[in-house]
Amino acid sequence: MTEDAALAARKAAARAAALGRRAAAHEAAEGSADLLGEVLASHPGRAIAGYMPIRTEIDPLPAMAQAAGRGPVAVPVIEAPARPLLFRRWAPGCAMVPGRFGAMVPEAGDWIVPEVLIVPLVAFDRAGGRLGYGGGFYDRTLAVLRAAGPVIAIGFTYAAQEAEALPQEATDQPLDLIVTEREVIALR
Ligand SMILES: Nc1nc2c(c(=O)[nH]1)N(C=O)[C@@H](CNc1ccc(C(=O)N[C@@H](CCC(=O)O)C(=O)O)cc1)CN2
Ligand SMILES: Nc1ncnc2c1ncn2[C@@H]1O[C@H](COP(=O)(O)OP(=O)(O)OP(=O)(O)O)[C@@H](O)[C@H]1O
Repeated sequence: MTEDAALAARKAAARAAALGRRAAAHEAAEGSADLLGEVLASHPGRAIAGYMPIRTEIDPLPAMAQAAGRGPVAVPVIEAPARPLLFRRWAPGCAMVPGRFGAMVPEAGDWIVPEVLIVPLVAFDRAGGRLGYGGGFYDRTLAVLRAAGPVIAIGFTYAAQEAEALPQEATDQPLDLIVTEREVIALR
């Protein structure tokens, strides 16, 4: 097996294990966006990217709704595979349509360049390492945004999704902050 294939296999194994723990936490309704709401309130007026939860992801919508009362909030839109995400303005109750890969996207609205991103994930570690669904969308998006200016990437996750030390590659973009239903973990 090549080194790349070995790394991909280790990522796949870490993903599968974390998805099992995430499903259990979701099933037990362990989620709360209270701490996320507090963190977002400390960045008033900044353009925020949230996400529309899919499958067993922890639900950030209560914190996004609060933030939408203070400033712009947007959600990701996939333009094409292997391309950075775009972000379209979102507000509670706005018209949504199904996007690629299952998440809902706003039917209309302005395109926003976010400064604070709530990043969905499958697994995280305490060094800021992150695994998503494997599309590389957030890695590409954070690379572009960070090259243009300061951004804060907040991983929002059930505490149960923590992993020991995730396999990472050069293109993996680290998280600045991790927020769970239990704690805020500052990284950089
Ligand atoms: N709520 C939410 N919205 C999001 C993301 C996310 O992770 N969560 N994304 C974050 O990027 C983008 C969607 N990306 C996704 C990429 C792949 C799969 C997916 O189902 N992948 C398959 C495997 C695909 C393959 O390898 O052929 C799978 O997991 O079974 C889902 C979402 C944009 N919006
Ligand atoms: N900036 C980039 N430029 C080119 N390829 C990239 C970049 N970022 C990630 N990739 C590639 O995308 C693929 C998927 O990356 P990875 O497995 O890290 O996705 P992920 O972080 O789990 O997914 P997502 O960010 O969509 O939630 C990998 O082959 C990776 O090398």
